[in-house]
Amino acid sequence: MRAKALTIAGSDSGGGAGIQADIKTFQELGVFGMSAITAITAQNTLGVHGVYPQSLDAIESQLDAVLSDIGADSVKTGMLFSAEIIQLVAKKMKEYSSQNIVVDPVMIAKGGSTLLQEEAIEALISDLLPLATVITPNLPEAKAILNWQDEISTTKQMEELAIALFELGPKYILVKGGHLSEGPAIDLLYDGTKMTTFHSERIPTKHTHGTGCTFAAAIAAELAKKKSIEESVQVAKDFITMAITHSLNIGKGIGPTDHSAYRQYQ
Ligand SMILES: Nc1ncnc2c1ncn2[C@@H]1O[C@H](COP(=O)(O)OP(=O)(O)OP(=O)(O)O)[C@@H](O)[C@H]1O
Ligand SMILES: Cc1ncc(COP(=O)(O)O)c(N)n1
Repeated sequence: MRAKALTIAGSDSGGGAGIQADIKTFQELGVFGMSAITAITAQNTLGVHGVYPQSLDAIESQLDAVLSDIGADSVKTGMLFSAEIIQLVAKKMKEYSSQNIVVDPVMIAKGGSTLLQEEAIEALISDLLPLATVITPNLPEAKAILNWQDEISTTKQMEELAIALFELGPKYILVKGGHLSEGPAIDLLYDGTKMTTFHSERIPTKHTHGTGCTFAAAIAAELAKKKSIEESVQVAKDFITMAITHSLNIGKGIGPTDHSAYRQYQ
């Protein structure tokens, strides 16, 4: 039977991040993709021009429709915007005993717009992180969750972040090093005892819109196919590296990655 994955995230009208990135990634990896839209954003390569959160009723109704009938082998969360939406999503994950939950704690878009209200971080920590199979923070998100102020510039410091995040309840922590200022693009997976490192060359491009969404969606796709967490992260790393290598210079600002590159060029 075809594996099925659900994304609970914001819509990016520009097509590079959010729900659109997730569905394209699911499709490329051979997984049936479904969505529950938490917010509509008016967005392009120049930035976020409007944010329109959906009502709790609209979000609940989408989740009930999908989960009561079709079901999902994995669930990926992205832009959740408010504490109320986080609480609703956590309640529904419990109600439907959802498995393989990938939480990408999206907070701020590359252009600086708020995708998660600051006061919602507490709800993320108390309600959603304990349900997560894996969380995929970038360095600013990891620091915001832990309320750490220090500059992170080494893999040793990334390990410290992973160990502290593990205490909040997720089964696995994946700290992404895309925001380190130089050196290879290193991500660290921590399972409570072992650190596994995933490396790639740092690709010199500004067109990285939606990299975090795409990476987390690829992990969710592979988990839906019953791959182990290590295998899933390795496929996701190869997928995002190919997508960034062939990223698209479209629009006037930060372009998206090419979700079809992994299939076309590997
Ligand atoms: N220039 C790059 N070259 C190669 N890999 C990169 C580059 N930038 C990011 N990555 C990789 O892309 C993945 C996503 O990481 P990143 O830190 O960019 O996520 P993010 O900041 O959450 O993304 P987003 O900006 O979409 O929210 C990670 O595997 C990271 O190592
Ligand atoms: C709806 C939505 N979700 C997530 C992101 C983060 O992606 P990025 O940091 O690359 O802008 C985004 N811009 N829009």
